[in-house]
Amino acid sequence: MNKKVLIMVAVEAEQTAVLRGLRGNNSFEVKLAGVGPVAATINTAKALIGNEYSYIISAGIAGGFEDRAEIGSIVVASEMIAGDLGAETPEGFSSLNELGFGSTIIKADTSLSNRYMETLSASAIVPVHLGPIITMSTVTGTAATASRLASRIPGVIAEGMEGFGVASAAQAYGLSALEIRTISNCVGPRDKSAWRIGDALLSLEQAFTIIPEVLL
Ligand SMILES: O=C(O)c1cccc(C(=O)CC[C@H]2O[C@@H](n3cnc4c(=O)[nH]cnc43)[C@H](O)[C@@H]2O)c1
Repeated sequence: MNKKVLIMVAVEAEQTAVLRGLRGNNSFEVKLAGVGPVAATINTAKALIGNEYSYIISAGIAGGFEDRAEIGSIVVASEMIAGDLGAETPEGFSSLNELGFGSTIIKADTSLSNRYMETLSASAIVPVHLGPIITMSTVTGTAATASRLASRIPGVIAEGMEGFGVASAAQAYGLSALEIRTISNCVGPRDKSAWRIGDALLSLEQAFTIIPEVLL
């Protein structure tokens, strides 16, 4: 029997959107990770105990970096990066990597993300972007932080709060991880009135209609 694919989302609204996209395909399980990297790591690790999965996907909505990922678009991680794990120094931010205490970067399975990108681009449903996605414990709320992150992390396209946590648990179990998100807001000044959560959830549903074709 083929193993199932585990999809971890933060909240129920994202779970509903992903399940709609999967249209009852029972080769997938969509579980709640909770919000933030710690909850995501714990809940993914719990979901893995006693179960065997072929792949793990971190899915949900995200903030898009200006001119890199527009509202409603789909973003696919080439790398899942812990964006704020490190130390502030007089010379600027030093990541855990640079400090020599471990890695803050987990590479996505490139053959899978490339296959997903090709299938999605061919179906031309919604604009799609491939690049590093950062995981933050604190949602960025100023233009200054957004601009610092964009220059510190080359090519970063989007910011979420769970991807690195889900990927860390997957890595601990020797499994490949992917991160697929849709953009609800622009990373920058906090303005909840500009959030387009409904649009992002509709795109999330569409993002998962082609997943069975790519993974099964
Ligand atoms: O109250 C706020 O200002 C606020 C700002 C951004 C996000 C929140 C949330 O509670 C949602 C967190 C939830 O959604 C994902 N997400 C969506 N946009 C972003 C973002 O710009 N930066 C980081 N995470 C974002 C995240 O993965 C969480 O699951 C509240």
